[in-house]
Amino acid sequence: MKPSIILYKALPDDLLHRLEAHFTVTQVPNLRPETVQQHAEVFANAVGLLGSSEAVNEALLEKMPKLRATSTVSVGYDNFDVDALNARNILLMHTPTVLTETVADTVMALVLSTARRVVEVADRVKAGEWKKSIGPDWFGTDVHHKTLGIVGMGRIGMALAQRAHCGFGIPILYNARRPHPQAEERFSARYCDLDTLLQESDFVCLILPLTDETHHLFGKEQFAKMKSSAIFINAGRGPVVDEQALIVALQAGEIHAAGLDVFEQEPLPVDSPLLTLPNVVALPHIGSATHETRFNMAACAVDNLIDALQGKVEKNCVNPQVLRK
Ligand SMILES: NC(=O)C1=CN([C@@H]2O[C@H](COP(=O)(O)OP(=O)(O)OC[C@H]3O[C@@H](n4cnc5c(N)ncnc54)[C@H](OP(=O)(O)O)[C@@H]3O)[C@@H](O)[C@H]2O)C=CC1
Ligand SMILES: O=CC(=O)O
Repeated sequence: MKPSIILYKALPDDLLHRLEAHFTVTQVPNLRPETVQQHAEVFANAVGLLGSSEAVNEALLEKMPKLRATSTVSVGYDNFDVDALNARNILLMHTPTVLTETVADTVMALVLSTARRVVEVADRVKAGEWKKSIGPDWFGTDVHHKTLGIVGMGRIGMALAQRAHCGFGIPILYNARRPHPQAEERFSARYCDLDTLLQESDFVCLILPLTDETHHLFGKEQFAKMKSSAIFINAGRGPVVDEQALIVALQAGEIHAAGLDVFEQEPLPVDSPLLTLPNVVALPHIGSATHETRFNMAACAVDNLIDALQGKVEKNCVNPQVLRK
């Protein structure tokens, strides 16, 4: 009999068949307690779990005593209680690299659309307001040769630096936990502390994971240190930013505009003040959302789960140390 796994995300047929060649697959809509209760026996016997955007925590793991590997269709893994997985020797696989370039494209789109007010003026054209040659009230600000501060110089930060520096002649400042010599060699990027980055950047781009250290890393104090002409971009995770403080900074004109792909609560509530601000471009967490990249992520997650359950964790594993225990 094939080992049993649980799938909590729809997959293209060919990827589903790839899984079914190895496992008995049970598909569920989510990992909520009522779903787990409804499929209690399958959860109790599953050795693998694949999906995205659902909490995988101690309460769930208690219902899955045979679980050996989890595979998320994402690079971020803040939905997972990694300590609880480690304590139970359960592998966590994720999908770095396959989405890097696409997410960097999205961040660049946010930079361009906020600076040049693309969404706002396009809406004005659609509303029939373009009745004569436009004046300064429709103008934006330049992107090329402005200073870009990147907070989080990992895979996506590097791909953003490449676009900005090589494509737009933009000087790069960056902050991370440690300097990245490659960014300095390839893009003349300058490592600086967060305060210096905030004070000197025309664009401040966050591409950080959500961790205990990064939660609300950006709040009132950080926005106050930015230039009043600065544009703030967040494409990492919503809770890295105190959203209420961001709203106040935008309303008070402490910063010029914001481009946001992620929010403290997703989907963004329809009554969020962010949606009333013309200088905010709000996207529905589309960083990696192209047909090609979402397929490649799903394929990577499928292969990751197959590999992990065969004990192969040369790449894409968050906690390979559990195999050595
Ligand atoms: N909007 C979207 O759709 C998407 C969002 N994401 C988000 O982007 C994040 C980054 O992805 P990726 O670039 O692949 O990840 P990486 O792990 O390659 O990069 C993370 C970067 O964040 C830095 N970092 C982590 N903690 C801190 C901290 N406390 N202070 C300063 N810097 C810190 C790391 O520093 P160091 O280099 O020093 O270790 C590293 O440079 C993901 O975790 C995910 O949350 C990812 C994909 C799509
Ligand atoms: O937010 C998306 C991810 O892959 O992480």
